Amino acid sequence: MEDYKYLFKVVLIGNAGVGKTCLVRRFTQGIFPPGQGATIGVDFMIKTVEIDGLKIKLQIWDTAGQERFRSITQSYYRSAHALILVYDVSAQPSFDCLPVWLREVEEYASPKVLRVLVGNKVDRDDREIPPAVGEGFSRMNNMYFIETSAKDCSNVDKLFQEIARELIQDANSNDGPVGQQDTTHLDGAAEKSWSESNCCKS
Ligand SMILES: Nc1nc2c(ncn2[C@@H]2O[C@H](COP(=O)(O)OP(=O)(O)OP(=O)(O)O)[C@@H](O)[C@H]2O)c(=O)[nH]1
Repeated sequence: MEDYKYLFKVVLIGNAGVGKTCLVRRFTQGIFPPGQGATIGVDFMIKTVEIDGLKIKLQIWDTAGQERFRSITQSYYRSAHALILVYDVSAQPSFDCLPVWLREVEEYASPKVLRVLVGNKVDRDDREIPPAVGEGFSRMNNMYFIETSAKDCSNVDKLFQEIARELIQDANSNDGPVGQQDTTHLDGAAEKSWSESNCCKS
């Protein structure tokens, strides 16, 4: 039997092309994949991380951003322990769509799900969304916030490790069976940010 203390399900959502697949591949395989197509429906990958000596298995679901897959992808929200809502810091429309995504989260996810806002592609020099704007949105909506680059690796490990850390805390406070814990939305989440730069090790 595989040796791990917790299994958590993490689901990435957000507009097509914001870099969800690249974030997952960077984290799970340590690569920035060259020119691959849009995700069809959903895809998933597993990675085990170690937090304070505990082995945590993350089951990471990468969903298609395209509208036509929405009914398939929504069905994956319900059982998520954490939802990562990704936008592209160089694409204003991907930021403008965040309220629409949040309405879907309200409708289909557990009210206790850990919600994380990610501004991806910070390596680009044509940024349109300043960090403070992303942070402000996350605060208003009681989400964690971090900016990443799947390309140059910034904050990718940190994103998933912080999620694992929060979910462990939450599972411990709920005292549920391994892998089945409900996540509670943490008090004070709005004030928290993981955005200090910290490059992942590949
Ligand atoms: N500069 C830069 N480009 C990125 C980054 N992450 C992804 N990209 C590029 O953005 C494009 C889309 O990336 P994907 O990971 O396929 O985007 P997605 O959100 O999974 O898209 P869908 O599967 O259609 O929902 C690709 O051309 C990537 O090379 C990043 O951090 N920096």
